[in-house]
Amino acid sequence: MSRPLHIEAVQIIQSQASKDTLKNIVRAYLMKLSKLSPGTTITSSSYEDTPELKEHVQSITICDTEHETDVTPNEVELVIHIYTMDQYGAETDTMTDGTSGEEVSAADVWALPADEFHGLWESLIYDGRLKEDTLRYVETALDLTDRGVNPLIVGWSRVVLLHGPPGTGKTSLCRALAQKLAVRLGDRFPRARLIEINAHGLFSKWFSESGKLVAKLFDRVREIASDPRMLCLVLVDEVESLAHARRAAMAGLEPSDALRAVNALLTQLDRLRRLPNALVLATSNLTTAVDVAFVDRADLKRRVGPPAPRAAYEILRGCCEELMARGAVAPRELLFALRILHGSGWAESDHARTSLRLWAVANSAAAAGLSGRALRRLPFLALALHAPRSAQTRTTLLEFIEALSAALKCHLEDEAALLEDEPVTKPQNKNNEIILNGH
Ligand SMILES: Nc1ncnc2c1ncn2[C@@H]1O[C@H](COP(=O)(O)OP(=O)(O)OP(=O)(O)O)[C@@H](O)[C@H]1O
Repeated sequence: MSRPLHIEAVQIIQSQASKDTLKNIVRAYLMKLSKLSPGTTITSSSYEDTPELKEHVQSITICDTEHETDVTPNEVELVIHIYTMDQYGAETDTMTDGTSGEEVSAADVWALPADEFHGLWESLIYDGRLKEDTLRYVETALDLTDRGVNPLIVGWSRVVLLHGPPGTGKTSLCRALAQKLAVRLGDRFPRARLIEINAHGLFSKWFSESGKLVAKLFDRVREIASDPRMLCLVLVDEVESLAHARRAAMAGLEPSDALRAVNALLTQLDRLRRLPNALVLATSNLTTAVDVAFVDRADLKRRVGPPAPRAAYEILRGCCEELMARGAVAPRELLFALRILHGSGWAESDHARTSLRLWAVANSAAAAGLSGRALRRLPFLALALHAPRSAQTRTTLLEFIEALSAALKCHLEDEAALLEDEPVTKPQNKNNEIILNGH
Protein backbone atom coordinates (compact mmCIF):
# COMPACT_ATOMS: atom_id res chain seq x y z
CA MET A 1 0.00 0.00 0.00
CA SER A 2 1.36 3.44 -0.88
CA ARG A 3 2.21 5.82 1.95
CA PRO A 4 0.05 8.92 2.45
CA LEU A 5 1.34 12.33 1.44
CA HIS A 6 -0.61 15.13 3.09
CA ILE A 7 -1.40 18.15 0.94
CA GLU A 8 -2.72 21.36 2.50
CA ALA A 9 -4.44 23.79 0.13
CA VAL A 10 -5.60 27.25 1.22
CA GLN A 11 -8.93 28.23 -0.29
CA ILE A 12 -9.27 31.89 -1.28
CA ILE A 13 -11.61 33.52 1.23
CA GLN A 14 -14.10 34.71 -1.43
CA SER A 15 -14.28 31.31 -3.13
CA GLN A 16 -17.65 29.55 -2.89
CA ALA A 17 -16.52 26.20 -4.31
CA SER A 18 -17.14 23.08 -2.23
CA LYS A 19 -14.20 21.33 -0.57
CA ASP A 20 -14.83 18.15 -2.57
CA THR A 21 -14.70 20.03 -5.87
CA LEU A 22 -11.46 21.70 -4.85
CA LYS A 23 -9.93 18.43 -3.70
CA ASN A 24 -10.52 17.02 -7.18
CA ILE A 25 -9.03 20.08 -8.90
CA VAL A 26 -5.94 20.05 -6.66
CA ARG A 27 -5.48 16.31 -7.13
CA ALA A 28 -5.74 16.58 -10.93
CA TYR A 29 -3.13 19.38 -10.92
CA LEU A 30 -0.67 17.52 -8.67
CA MET A 31 -0.98 14.27 -10.61
CA LYS A 32 0.35 16.09 -13.67
CA LEU A 33 3.57 17.16 -11.91
CA SER A 34 6.65 14.99 -12.40
CA LYS A 35 7.71 15.21 -8.75
CA LEU A 36 6.46 16.54 -5.43
CA SER A 37 8.95 18.03 -2.95
CA PRO A 38 7.92 17.63 0.70
CA GLY A 39 8.22 20.83 2.74
CA THR A 40 7.56 23.15 -0.22
CA THR A 41 4.65 25.47 -1.00
CA ILE A 42 3.34 26.04 -4.52
CA THR A 43 1.94 29.56 -4.93
CA SER A 44 -0.64 30.66 -7.50
CA SER A 45 2.02 32.13 -9.83
CA SER A 46 3.02 28.52 -10.58
CA TYR A 47 -0.48 27.57 -11.79
CA GLU A 48 -1.37 30.65 -13.85
CA ASP A 49 -2.42 28.36 -16.69
CA THR A 50 -4.89 26.36 -14.55
CA PRO A 51 -7.68 28.96 -14.15
CA GLU A 52 -10.05 26.78 -12.09
CA LEU A 53 -7.26 26.37 -9.53
CA LYS A 54 -6.09 29.97 -9.60
CA GLU A 55 -9.62 31.24 -9.05
CA HIS A 56 -10.13 29.29 -5.80
CA VAL A 57 -6.80 28.26 -4.32
CA GLN A 58 -4.23 30.61 -2.79
CA SER A 59 -1.41 28.09 -2.23
CA ILE A 60 -0.71 24.37 -1.97
CA THR A 61 1.72 22.99 0.61
CA ILE A 62 3.27 19.55 0.24
CA CYS A 63 3.78 18.37 3.81
CA ASP A 64 7.05 17.09 5.14
CA THR A 65 5.89 14.86 7.99
CA GLU A 66 5.68 11.53 6.18
CA HIS A 67 8.30 11.98 3.45
CA GLU A 68 11.69 13.66 3.38
CA THR A 69 12.74 13.22 -0.24
CA ASP A 70 11.01 14.02 -3.53
CA VAL A 71 8.28 11.60 -4.59
CA THR A 72 6.33 11.03 -7.79
CA PRO A 73 2.54 11.52 -7.50
CA ASN A 74 1.92 7.88 -8.43
CA GLU A 75 3.91 6.35 -5.62
CA VAL A 76 1.94 8.08 -2.81
CA GLU A 77 -1.64 8.32 -1.65
CA LEU A 78 -2.54 12.03 -1.79
CA VAL A 79 -4.51 13.10 1.30
CA ILE A 80 -5.79 16.58 0.49
CA HIS A 81 -6.97 19.10 3.10
CA ILE A 82 -8.77 22.27 1.96
CA TYR A 83 -9.13 25.15 4.40
CA THR A 84 -9.60 28.89 4.70
CA MET A 85 -7.58 31.06 7.07
CA ASP A 86 -8.80 33.41 9.77
CA GLN A 87 -7.51 36.93 9.10
CA TYR A 88 -8.41 38.64 12.35
CA GLY A 89 -5.46 37.79 14.61
CA ALA A 90 -5.60 37.15 18.35
CA GLU A 91 -8.27 38.40 20.69
CA THR A 92 -6.86 39.20 24.12
CA ASP A 93 -8.88 38.13 27.13
CA THR A 94 -8.24 40.64 29.87
CA MET A 95 -9.40 40.40 33.43
CA THR A 96 -9.60 43.01 36.10
CA ASP A 97 -7.92 42.48 39.44
CA GLY A 98 -10.54 42.97 42.15
CA THR A 99 -8.16 44.63 44.62
CA SER A 100 -6.11 46.97 42.47
CA GLY A 101 -8.54 47.41 39.58
CA GLU A 102 -5.66 46.80 37.19
CA GLU A 103 -6.21 44.90 33.95
CA VAL A 104 -4.41 41.57 33.55
CA SER A 105 -3.92 40.03 30.15
CA ALA A 106 -4.88 36.45 30.95
CA ALA A 107 -4.93 34.80 27.55
CA ASP A 108 -4.80 35.31 23.80
CA VAL A 109 -7.42 33.45 21.80
CA TRP A 110 -6.75 32.59 18.14
CA ALA A 111 -9.29 31.26 15.68
CA LEU A 112 -7.49 28.56 13.71
CA PRO A 113 -6.24 28.06 11.06
CA ALA A 114 -4.80 31.57 11.43
CA ASP A 115 -3.09 33.63 8.77
CA GLU A 116 -0.22 34.45 11.18
CA PHE A 117 0.75 30.80 11.59
CA HIS A 118 0.71 29.96 7.89
CA GLY A 119 4.06 28.39 6.94
CA LEU A 120 5.27 28.29 10.56
CA TRP A 121 5.42 24.48 10.67
CA GLU A 122 7.58 24.32 7.54
CA SER A 123 9.90 27.07 8.85
CA LEU A 124 10.79 25.08 11.96
CA ILE A 125 13.70 22.72 11.48
CA TYR A 126 14.81 20.24 14.14
CA ASP A 127 17.23 17.40 14.32
CA GLY A 128 15.47 14.09 14.70
CA ARG A 129 11.74 13.59 14.44
CA LEU A 130 10.44 16.10 16.97
CA LYS A 131 7.75 17.57 14.69
CA GLU A 132 6.60 14.21 13.36
CA ASP A 133 6.51 12.61 16.82
CA THR A 134 4.50 15.38 18.47
CA LEU A 135 1.99 15.37 15.60
CA ARG A 136 1.58 11.59 15.70
CA TYR A 137 1.24 11.63 19.47
CA VAL A 138 -1.58 14.14 19.38
CA GLU A 139 -3.36 12.51 16.44
CA THR A 140 -3.24 9.15 18.25
CA ALA A 141 -4.50 10.64 21.50
CA LEU A 142 -7.46 12.27 19.77
CA ASP A 143 -8.18 9.11 17.81
CA LEU A 144 -8.26 6.98 20.97
CA THR A 145 -10.59 9.48 22.59
CA ASP A 146 -12.81 9.37 19.51
CA ARG A 147 -13.03 5.59 19.76
CA GLY A 148 -14.01 5.85 23.40
CA VAL A 149 -10.92 3.94 24.67
CA ASN A 150 -10.92 4.10 28.46
CA PRO A 151 -7.94 6.21 29.62
CA LEU A 152 -7.94 4.35 32.94
CA ILE A 153 -6.98 1.18 31.07
CA VAL A 154 -4.79 2.63 28.31
CA GLY A 155 -3.31 5.66 30.05
CA TRP A 156 -2.73 8.89 28.22
CA SER A 157 -3.23 12.41 29.40
CA ARG A 158 -3.42 14.68 26.34
CA VAL A 159 -0.79 16.97 27.85
CA VAL A 160 2.38 17.74 25.86
CA LEU A 161 5.34 19.44 27.53
CA LEU A 162 8.19 20.95 25.50
CA HIS A 163 11.16 22.13 27.53
CA GLY A 164 14.63 23.47 26.80
CA PRO A 165 16.71 26.65 26.49
CA PRO A 166 15.14 29.95 25.39
CA GLY A 167 14.71 30.67 21.69
CA THR A 168 14.67 27.06 20.53
CA GLY A 169 11.20 27.30 19.00
CA LYS A 170 9.05 25.68 21.71
CA THR A 171 6.23 28.23 21.58
CA SER A 172 6.43 28.31 17.79
CA LEU A 173 6.19 24.52 17.61
CA CYS A 174 3.08 24.51 19.85
CA ARG A 175 1.43 27.14 17.65
CA ALA A 176 2.44 25.34 14.47
CA LEU A 177 1.14 22.06 15.88
CA ALA A 178 -2.18 23.66 16.80
CA GLN A 179 -2.49 25.06 13.28
CA LYS A 180 -1.61 21.69 11.74
CA LEU A 181 -4.24 19.90 13.83
CA ALA A 182 -6.87 22.46 12.90
CA VAL A 183 -6.09 21.83 9.21
CA ARG A 184 -5.78 18.04 9.40
CA LEU A 185 -8.77 17.45 11.63
CA GLY A 186 -10.93 20.01 9.83
CA ASP A 187 -13.54 17.41 8.83
CA ARG A 188 -14.03 16.22 12.41
CA PHE A 189 -13.63 19.66 14.02
CA PRO A 190 -14.76 22.40 11.61
CA ARG A 191 -13.86 25.03 14.23
CA ALA A 192 -10.67 25.36 16.29
CA ARG A 193 -9.29 27.76 18.88
CA LEU A 194 -5.84 28.17 20.39
CA ILE A 195 -6.00 29.68 23.87
CA GLU A 196 -2.57 30.92 24.96
CA ILE A 197 -2.41 31.31 28.72
CA ASN A 198 0.37 33.50 29.98
CA ALA A 199 1.30 31.66 33.19
CA HIS A 200 4.03 34.18 33.94
CA GLY A 201 1.53 37.05 33.77
CA LEU A 202 -1.03 35.23 35.89
CA PHE A 203 1.34 34.26 38.67
CA SER A 204 3.86 37.07 38.81
CA LYS A 205 1.48 39.49 40.53
CA TRP A 206 -2.05 39.63 41.84
CA PHE A 207 -1.65 36.60 44.02
CA SER A 208 -4.66 37.54 46.06
CA GLU A 209 -6.80 37.42 42.94
CA SER A 210 -4.96 34.82 40.85
CA GLY A 211 -7.20 31.97 42.01
CA LYS A 212 -10.32 33.85 40.93
CA LEU A 213 -8.69 34.83 37.64
CA VAL A 214 -7.79 31.22 36.93
CA ALA A 215 -11.38 30.14 37.62
CA LYS A 216 -12.75 32.88 35.33
CA LEU A 217 -10.28 32.01 32.61
CA PHE A 218 -11.25 28.37 32.65
CA ASP A 219 -14.94 29.21 32.61
CA ARG A 220 -14.18 30.86 29.31
CA VAL A 221 -12.10 27.89 28.09
CA ARG A 222 -14.90 25.47 28.99
CA GLU A 223 -17.42 27.69 27.24
CA ILE A 224 -15.30 27.43 24.08
CA ALA A 225 -14.86 23.66 24.50
CA SER A 226 -18.57 23.07 25.15
CA ASP A 227 -19.06 23.04 21.38
CA PRO A 228 -18.27 19.40 20.51
CA ARG A 229 -17.31 20.36 16.93
CA MET A 230 -14.70 22.81 18.23
CA LEU A 231 -11.07 21.70 18.73
CA CYS A 232 -9.81 23.46 21.82
CA LEU A 233 -6.02 23.75 22.25
CA VAL A 234 -4.74 25.33 25.43
CA LEU A 235 -1.12 26.54 25.45
CA VAL A 236 0.43 27.24 28.84
CA ASP A 237 3.64 29.18 28.16
CA GLU A 238 6.41 29.38 30.77
CA VAL A 239 4.81 26.75 32.93
CA GLU A 240 7.77 26.98 35.35
CA SER A 241 6.03 30.04 36.83
CA LEU A 242 3.70 27.59 38.58
CA ALA A 243 6.54 25.92 40.44
CA HIS A 244 8.05 29.27 41.26
CA ALA A 245 4.78 30.49 42.79
CA ARG A 246 4.34 27.25 44.72
CA ARG A 247 7.91 27.35 46.12
CA ALA A 248 7.58 31.00 47.09
CA ALA A 249 4.35 30.20 48.91
CA MET A 250 5.90 27.29 50.76
CA ALA A 251 8.88 29.39 51.81
CA GLY A 252 6.42 31.88 53.28
CA LEU A 253 7.47 34.58 50.80
CA GLU A 254 4.05 34.76 49.24
CA PRO A 255 0.60 34.38 50.77
CA SER A 256 -1.00 30.96 50.62
CA ASP A 257 -3.32 32.42 47.96
CA ALA A 258 -0.44 31.74 45.56
CA LEU A 259 -0.54 28.06 46.38
CA ARG A 260 -4.29 27.99 45.99
CA ALA A 261 -3.99 29.65 42.58
CA VAL A 262 -1.44 27.09 41.35
CA ASN A 263 -3.58 24.24 42.64
CA ALA A 264 -6.62 25.81 40.98
CA LEU A 265 -4.78 25.86 37.64
CA LEU A 266 -3.69 22.22 37.95
CA THR A 267 -7.22 21.14 38.89
CA GLN A 268 -8.70 23.09 36.00
CA LEU A 269 -6.21 21.51 33.56
CA ASP A 270 -7.18 18.08 34.91
CA ARG A 271 -10.85 18.76 34.31
CA LEU A 272 -10.11 19.98 30.82
CA ARG A 273 -8.38 16.73 29.97
CA ARG A 274 -11.66 14.90 30.40
CA LEU A 275 -13.13 16.77 27.44
CA PRO A 276 -12.78 14.83 24.19
CA ASN A 277 -12.04 17.91 22.11
CA ALA A 278 -9.40 19.58 24.33
CA LEU A 279 -5.64 19.28 24.46
CA VAL A 280 -3.04 20.99 26.64
CA LEU A 281 0.34 22.10 25.28
CA ALA A 282 2.94 23.53 27.67
CA THR A 283 6.42 25.03 27.35
CA SER A 284 9.16 25.68 29.86
CA ASN A 285 12.63 27.20 29.68
CA LEU A 286 13.83 25.65 32.91
CA THR A 287 13.27 21.93 33.00
CA THR A 288 14.35 21.42 36.56
CA ALA A 289 12.03 24.15 37.78
CA VAL A 290 8.84 22.80 36.23
CA ASP A 291 6.30 21.91 38.83
CA VAL A 292 6.55 18.19 39.56
CA ALA A 293 2.79 17.91 39.67
CA PHE A 294 2.66 19.30 36.17
CA VAL A 295 5.45 17.11 34.76
CA ASP A 296 3.59 14.13 36.10
CA ARG A 297 0.53 15.06 34.10
CA ALA A 298 2.33 15.25 30.78
CA ASP A 299 2.88 12.00 28.94
CA LEU A 300 4.86 13.48 26.07
CA LYS A 301 7.81 15.44 27.42
CA ARG A 302 10.36 16.47 24.87
CA ARG A 303 13.53 18.48 25.25
CA VAL A 304 13.98 21.02 22.47
CA GLY A 305 17.63 21.96 22.09
CA PRO A 306 19.56 24.40 19.91
CA PRO A 307 19.96 23.25 16.30
CA ALA A 308 22.73 20.75 15.52
CA PRO A 309 24.78 21.37 12.30
CA ARG A 310 22.25 19.79 9.93
CA ALA A 311 19.29 21.80 11.20
CA ALA A 312 21.47 24.94 11.44
CA TYR A 313 22.47 24.50 7.77
CA GLU A 314 18.86 24.09 6.62
CA ILE A 315 17.73 27.13 8.64
CA LEU A 316 20.52 29.30 7.14
CA ARG A 317 19.91 27.88 3.66
CA GLY A 318 16.23 28.87 3.97
CA CYS A 319 17.32 32.42 4.94
CA CYS A 320 19.66 32.62 1.91
CA GLU A 321 16.90 31.37 -0.41
CA GLU A 322 14.49 34.01 0.93
CA LEU A 323 17.05 36.84 0.50
CA MET A 324 17.85 35.68 -3.05
CA ALA A 325 14.14 35.35 -3.91
CA ARG A 326 13.64 38.98 -2.82
CA GLY A 327 16.76 40.25 -4.60
CA ALA A 328 18.59 41.35 -1.43
CA VAL A 329 21.33 38.87 -2.35
CA ALA A 330 21.98 38.50 -6.09
CA PRO A 331 22.33 36.82 -8.50
CA ARG A 332 20.30 33.79 -7.58
CA GLU A 333 22.54 30.76 -7.09
CA LEU A 334 21.96 27.18 -6.19
CA LEU A 335 22.53 26.04 -2.61
CA PHE A 336 22.39 22.28 -2.24
CA ALA A 337 20.09 20.54 0.22
CA LEU A 338 22.11 18.72 2.82
CA ARG A 339 21.15 15.28 1.57
CA ILE A 340 22.63 16.17 -1.85
CA LEU A 341 25.90 17.37 -0.31
CA HIS A 342 25.94 14.21 1.75
CA GLY A 343 25.20 12.07 -1.32
CA SER A 344 28.14 13.61 -3.19
CA GLY A 345 30.45 12.73 -0.28
CA TRP A 346 31.00 16.44 0.49
CA ALA A 347 33.16 16.61 -2.66
CA GLU A 348 34.71 20.03 -3.40
CA SER A 349 33.52 21.34 -6.78
CA ASP A 350 32.74 24.75 -8.27
CA HIS A 351 29.01 24.02 -7.89
CA ALA A 352 29.32 22.96 -4.27
CA ARG A 353 31.72 25.69 -3.10
CA THR A 354 29.14 28.10 -1.64
CA SER A 355 27.12 25.28 -0.08
CA LEU A 356 30.22 23.87 1.61
CA ARG A 357 31.15 27.31 2.93
CA LEU A 358 27.64 27.65 4.39
CA TRP A 359 28.00 24.18 5.91
CA ALA A 360 31.19 25.37 7.65
CA VAL A 361 29.36 28.41 9.10
CA ALA A 362 26.47 26.16 10.24
CA ASN A 363 28.96 23.88 11.99
CA SER A 364 30.55 26.80 13.86
CA ALA A 365 27.12 28.13 14.89
CA ALA A 366 26.03 24.72 16.16
CA ALA A 367 29.32 24.19 18.01
CA ALA A 368 28.72 27.52 19.80
CA GLY A 369 25.21 26.31 20.77
CA LEU A 370 23.35 29.13 19.00
CA SER A 371 19.58 28.96 19.51
CA GLY A 372 17.23 28.88 16.53
CA ARG A 373 16.23 32.45 17.37
CA ALA A 374 19.85 33.70 17.36
CA LEU A 375 20.52 31.81 14.14
CA ARG A 376 17.56 33.37 12.35
CA ARG A 377 18.78 36.82 13.37
CA LEU A 378 22.29 36.31 11.93
CA PRO A 379 21.37 36.92 8.25
CA PHE A 380 19.92 40.32 9.13
CA LEU A 381 23.01 41.28 11.15
CA ALA A 382 25.22 39.99 8.34
CA LEU A 383 23.51 42.19 5.74
CA ALA A 384 23.26 45.23 8.01
CA LEU A 385 26.76 45.22 9.43
CA HIS A 386 29.10 42.90 7.59
CA ALA A 387 28.20 42.68 3.89
CA PRO A 388 30.16 44.83 1.42
CA ARG A 389 28.20 47.95 0.49
CA SER A 390 28.05 49.47 -2.95
CA ALA A 391 25.28 51.38 -4.68
CA GLN A 392 26.00 49.68 -8.01
CA THR A 393 26.38 46.05 -7.07
CA ARG A 394 24.38 43.68 -4.92
CA THR A 395 25.88 41.35 -2.35
CA THR A 396 26.72 38.03 -3.97
CA LEU A 397 25.88 34.79 -2.22
CA LEU A 398 29.50 34.01 -1.37
CA GLU A 399 30.03 37.53 0.02
CA PHE A 400 26.87 37.10 2.05
CA ILE A 401 28.02 33.79 3.51
CA GLU A 402 31.35 35.39 4.50
CA ALA A 403 29.32 38.19 6.13
CA LEU A 404 27.33 35.53 8.00
CA SER A 405 30.57 34.09 9.33
CA ALA A 406 31.66 37.57 10.49
CA ALA A 407 28.25 38.20 12.10
CA LEU A 408 28.54 34.92 13.98
CA LYS A 409 32.00 35.81 15.30
CA CYS A 410 30.72 39.22 16.41
CA HIS A 411 27.62 37.72 18.06
CA LEU A 412 29.75 35.32 20.11
CA GLU A 413 32.11 38.14 21.18
CA ASP A 414 29.15 40.31 22.22
CA GLU A 415 27.64 37.46 24.19
CA ALA A 416 30.94 36.76 25.96
CA ALA A 417 31.23 40.47 26.87
CA LEU A 418 27.68 40.44 28.24
CA LEU A 419 28.44 37.44 30.43
CA GLU A 420 31.54 39.20 31.80
CA ASP A 421 29.37 42.16 32.81
CA GLU A 422 26.82 40.08 34.66
CA PRO A 423 28.62 37.08 36.05
CA VAL A 424 26.73 36.44 39.24
CA THR A 425 23.15 37.57 39.29
CA LYS A 426 21.67 36.32 36.04
CA PRO A 427 20.78 32.67 35.57
CA GLN A 428 22.36 31.07 32.51
CA ASN A 429 21.36 28.13 30.46
CA LYS A 430 23.64 25.41 29.09
CA ASN A 431 24.60 27.56 26.11
CA ASN A 432 25.77 30.37 28.35
CA GLU A 433 22.87 32.50 27.20
CA ILE A 434 21.60 34.71 29.98
CA ILE A 435 17.97 34.12 30.80
CA LEU A 436 16.40 37.56 30.79
CA ASN A 437 12.79 37.37 31.93
CA GLY A 438 12.60 33.97 30.35
CA HIS A 439 13.74 35.20 26.89
N1 LIG B 1 14.57 24.89 15.24
C1 LIG B 1 14.18 26.03 14.72
N2 LIG B 1 13.94 26.13 13.41
C2 LIG B 1 13.58 27.30 12.86
N3 LIG B 1 13.37 28.43 13.54
C3 LIG B 1 13.58 28.41 14.86
C4 LIG B 1 14.00 27.22 15.52
N4 LIG B 1 14.13 27.48 16.83
C5 LIG B 1 13.80 28.80 16.99
N5 LIG B 1 13.47 29.35 15.82
C6 LIG B 1 13.04 30.74 15.61
O1 LIG B 1 13.28 31.43 16.81
C7 LIG B 1 12.16 32.26 17.17
C8 LIG B 1 11.85 32.08 18.63
O2 LIG B 1 11.15 30.88 18.85
P1 LIG B 1 10.17 30.65 20.09
O3 LIG B 1 9.71 31.92 20.69
O4 LIG B 1 9.15 29.67 19.63
O5 LIG B 1 11.17 29.93 21.08
P2 LIG B 1 10.94 29.47 22.57
O6 LIG B 1 11.76 28.24 22.72
O7 LIG B 1 9.51 29.39 22.89
O8 LIG B 1 11.63 30.64 23.31
P3 LIG B 1 11.24 31.37 24.67
O9 LIG B 1 11.09 30.30 25.67
O10 LIG B 1 12.41 32.26 24.90
O11 LIG B 1 9.97 32.10 24.39
C9 LIG B 1 11.02 31.88 16.26
O12 LIG B 1 10.66 32.98 15.51
C10 LIG B 1 11.55 30.79 15.36
O13 LIG B 1 11.36 31.17 14.03
